[in-house]
Amino acid sequence: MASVDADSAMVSTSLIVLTSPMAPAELLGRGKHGNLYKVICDNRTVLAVKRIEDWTVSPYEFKLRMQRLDQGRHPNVLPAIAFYCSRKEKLLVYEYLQNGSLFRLLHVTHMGVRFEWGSRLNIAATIAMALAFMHQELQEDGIAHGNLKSSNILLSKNLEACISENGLMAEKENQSIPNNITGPRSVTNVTNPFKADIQIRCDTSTATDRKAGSEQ
Ligand SMILES: Nc1ncnc2c1ncn2[C@@H]1O[C@H](COP(=O)(O)OP(=O)(O)OP(=O)(O)O)[C@@H](O)[C@H]1O
Repeated sequence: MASVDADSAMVSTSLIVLTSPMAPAELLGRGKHGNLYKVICDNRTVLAVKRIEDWTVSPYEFKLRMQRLDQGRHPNVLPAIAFYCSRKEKLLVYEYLQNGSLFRLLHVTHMGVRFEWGSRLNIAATIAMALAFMHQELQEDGIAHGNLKSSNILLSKNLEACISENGLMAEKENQSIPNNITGPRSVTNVTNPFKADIQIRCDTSTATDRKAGSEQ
């Protein structure tokens, strides 16, 4: 993973391009950890760049965490390609995956094409295995995903499910899950960050989905 560390003046050309005001950027969303932009570099490389907000971790700790995350790779976990870190700014760069997310599959109709239950179960099994692997790899560091939800499960070029934004939640946030989480089946007062990953909001159980399931 390439890094640009403002303090030690390590420089990566691609990130200079990326952070320059000349690179066209489209706002994709305002998420829990900051804004996500689609950035096109050199008219061909398409990237997703997270501009992290409100994470008071030091640049040194941030860099350590990114390096640690980079060591525990799994084919169904989207790795960061690069990161930039200074006292004022933290950026994370991912490949832009153009096939959308599990959220879209579940909630946006695709010209009447149904999202079959077999495919849903395949995705659930893939994500469970990837998550179990990541938990094992990063257990000693206490790094969990911490924000697993259907918009953070993307579809790769081969339409394989891929967990994105792994490990972006600060430990403090990880350790206590508020009681007011929306959606069914949330576990409250979680003290273990790894348990927090398992309390995925079950947005697969919408009324429409239940109806579709009962038809099979
Ligand atoms: N690497 C990526 N490639 C393509 N689309 C992405 C990528 N990462 C995220 N997205 C999509 O971009 C949109 C905005 O993402 P963002 O992370 O800002 O929102 P979020 O997932 O709702 O919030 P958060 O994860 O910060 O709580 C979502 O629809 C998400 O599925």
